[in-house]
Amino acid sequence: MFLVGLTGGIASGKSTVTKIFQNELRCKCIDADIIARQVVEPGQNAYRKIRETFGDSVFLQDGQLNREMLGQIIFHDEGKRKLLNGIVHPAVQKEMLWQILMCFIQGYQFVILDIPLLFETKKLLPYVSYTVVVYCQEHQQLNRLMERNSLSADDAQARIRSQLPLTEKCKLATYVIDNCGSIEDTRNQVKDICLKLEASKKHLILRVGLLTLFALVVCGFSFLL
Ligand SMILES: Nc1ncnc2c1ncn2[C@@H]1O[C@H](COP(=O)(O)OP(=O)(O)OP(=O)(O)O)[C@@H](O)[C@H]1O
Repeated sequence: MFLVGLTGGIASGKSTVTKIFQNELRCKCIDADIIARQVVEPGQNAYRKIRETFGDSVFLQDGQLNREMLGQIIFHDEGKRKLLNGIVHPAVQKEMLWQILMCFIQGYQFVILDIPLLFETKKLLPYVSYTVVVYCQEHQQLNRLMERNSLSADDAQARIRSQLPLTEKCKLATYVIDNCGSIEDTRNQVKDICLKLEASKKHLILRVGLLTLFALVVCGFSFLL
């Protein structure tokens, strides 16, 4: 099995692309955002640490995390953003590794990891064989973000600027999906990339490596007996 890192900028279209990979092309996808929401549910370790670090004011009366308020705090304060990332990222990575292991056991050829900050944190970069960046122009990103999250231009800009510029991410990518046009345009690009991934033989490297290791262990045992 090999891993594919899918990334982009905020509201550049990662979820839209992931849905095409997952629902239409039946590829296995793991979404870091969904895991990030699960690890801050009441009762989880990260939830407790956020309450200890940021206080009760970032929680709603029903005990759920007040994402809007926390978002306002961290997108304007780099120190606090780092604090929050230091709590949430390790929990997300642990859960992600567990899900990847399950996919490996189930025999998938490849798994797509939707990781918004793949190039910023670099933690999972050494483990992905290919990277896919979902790109759109900055004015489209701004408009889509303002519309989807009902944000002012200033707030949307602050969120976009907190990430590495999309043009920089494109330079680092194996494949770039240009999401400036219609969803149909994007769908066709996703299909092309899916065919390329299916044609890749990278999954064989790990399989051959594991088989060799297994053969060596068996030979070693027979030698000892
Ligand atoms: N090609 C497109 N044309 C028009 N609207 C689009 C297109 N692609 C995505 N959108 C819209 O832009 C918004 C952002 O898209 P999406 O949620 O897929 O981005 P994202 O990168 O996953 O966002 P986030 O970083 O916040 O998770 C959504 O409202 C989506 O419907």
